[in-house]
Amino acid sequence: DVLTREFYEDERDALIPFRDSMKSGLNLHGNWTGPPCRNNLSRWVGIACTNSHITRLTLESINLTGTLPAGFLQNVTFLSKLSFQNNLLTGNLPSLTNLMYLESVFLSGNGFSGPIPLDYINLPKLTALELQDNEITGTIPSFDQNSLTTFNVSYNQLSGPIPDTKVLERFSVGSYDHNSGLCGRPLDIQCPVSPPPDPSKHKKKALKVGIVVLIAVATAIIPFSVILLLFCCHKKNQVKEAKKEEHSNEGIEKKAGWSTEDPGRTVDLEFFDKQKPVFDLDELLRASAEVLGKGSLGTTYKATMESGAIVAVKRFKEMNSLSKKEFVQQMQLIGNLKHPNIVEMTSFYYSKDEKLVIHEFIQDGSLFELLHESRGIGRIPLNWTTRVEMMKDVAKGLIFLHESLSSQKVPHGNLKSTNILINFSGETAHAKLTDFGYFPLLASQKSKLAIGKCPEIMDGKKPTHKSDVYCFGVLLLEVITRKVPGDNHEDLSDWVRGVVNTDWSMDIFDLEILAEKEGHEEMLKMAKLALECTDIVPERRPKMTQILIRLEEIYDPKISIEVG
Ligand SMILES: Nc1ncnc2c1ncn2[C@@H]1O[C@H](COP(=O)(O)OP(=O)(O)OP(=O)(O)O)[C@@H](O)[C@H]1O
Repeated sequence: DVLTREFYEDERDALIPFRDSMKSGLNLHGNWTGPPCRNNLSRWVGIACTNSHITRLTLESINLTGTLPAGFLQNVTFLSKLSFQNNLLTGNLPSLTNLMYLESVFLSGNGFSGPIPLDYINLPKLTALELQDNEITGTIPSFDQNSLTTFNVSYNQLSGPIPDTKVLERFSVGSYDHNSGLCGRPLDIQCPVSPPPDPSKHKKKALKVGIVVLIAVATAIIPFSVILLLFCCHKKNQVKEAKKEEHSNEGIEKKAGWSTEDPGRTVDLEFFDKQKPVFDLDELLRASAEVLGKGSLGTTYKATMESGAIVAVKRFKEMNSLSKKEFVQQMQLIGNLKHPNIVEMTSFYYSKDEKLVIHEFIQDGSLFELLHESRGIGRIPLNWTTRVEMMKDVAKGLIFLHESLSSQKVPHGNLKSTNILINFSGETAHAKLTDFGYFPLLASQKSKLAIGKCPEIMDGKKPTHKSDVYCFGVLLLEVITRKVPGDNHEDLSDWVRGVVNTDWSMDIFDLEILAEKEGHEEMLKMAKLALECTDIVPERRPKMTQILIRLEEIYDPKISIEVG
């Protein structure tokens, strides 16, 4: 009817300037076509609908780059969740006026600058606001929505007193620390006794405080390490530069500059294979670094050393309260796991402010990149055989983690396509798992970082073998449909179930594999297996060993060759 049509058109039209002005790892332009919502299902990636209205917009960790078009959300009236976390967005934070149903706003891990818009304090239903790890300046507005239970503005450049509203008092130091000039409770920084009335004087005072802090910091550390000083002053800039460099694809080389606060170099990298350390900490510090991507746990860099050796360095964020013992124990457990389908951890580094993990560098990128990026000319098509073989490798890696004694039966806990890395030798692709076993580190310091997205984990439970199986099912779906799972993995499996229940057809499969003459029967079997893995009841999901047998039954290259 006319009314519904108008609503949907308003919402769609509001998002078109956004679609057309942003760059990302996803092909938004190709995907966001037609109506965004139909029968409560969304055909647009990153969008969820209720009653034919857009209610969630979630585009996380997809290298979304650009400045948000002004007022682009104004007509998305029924929005309840907005998440652009862990992207490369710059410019001002979006205006959120009129969004009366908005509950969660996750914009952390970008390069947003400018102040927090005042309209945020008028969002009547706001329960979660996460703005940490940006370049936001100005003061914190006086939030007083009682509904607010999650709030984080740490790692920005905010200044001035933290307003002492009942609501903002609820949050601890972690919500506010690592800002250039914030003061007041709960931070351990007292505000000047009477705030100066004249804004220009205020500026001078802030400057003075800044200079004092700078001198104090500089005097304390100059004798120790020039690298640390550079790191303190330029950390943000480096990340920003690296982000820019990554996306302009020019001049990506720069010094790594990880901080090591060990003046006498008494601590060095811990190597697993002590027989053949190929570089030392000094060499790693001198390496040039290129950002490979930002994840929920930190940023990963490709580091090229003067010797020409290349490694992948993962630099953890928000782990400052983690003790050396906990970190070292877990790294030793993970790092000693060796298997052809596991990315090898070569060494790690711990200091109070810096935690690094160094892995072998896997040159052909992640499964995510192979499936969803470098589309068009230059995209390597992934044929059916390659896809099944890669999933068998993933299953073998998981079986090793779940079953072998040496692994002490570690659940992966963070299984997704960016954590599956691929090496091609000729036509054959080998898949390896990475980024597993970090959950205990997060749990021990009650980190709010969420990894793993199966339903139990989203409910706050620990990852298990069964939650890995769920994620494996989502991966199977991703591989056969070449669609990106949404913010909530259920979205994709619900969607596939929807297709199965109504008009079971080949529609769901990626055209690239459908175009192959053989294998359609196998694709259907694979979809069925994926549905079993994503069963909502964990006990009903198959074990990884059974899954591998099923995959081998579904596709045996020798038999296929004979038949073909
Ligand atoms: N050893 C490696 N060799 C090559 N590329 C890697 C390596 N490790 C990670 N990457 C790539 O670096 C990028 C960022 O990885 P990172 O682990 O920081 O984030 P993520 O996997 O997106 O999220 P999460 O932190 O939740 O695991 C990913 O695209 C990943 O494929």
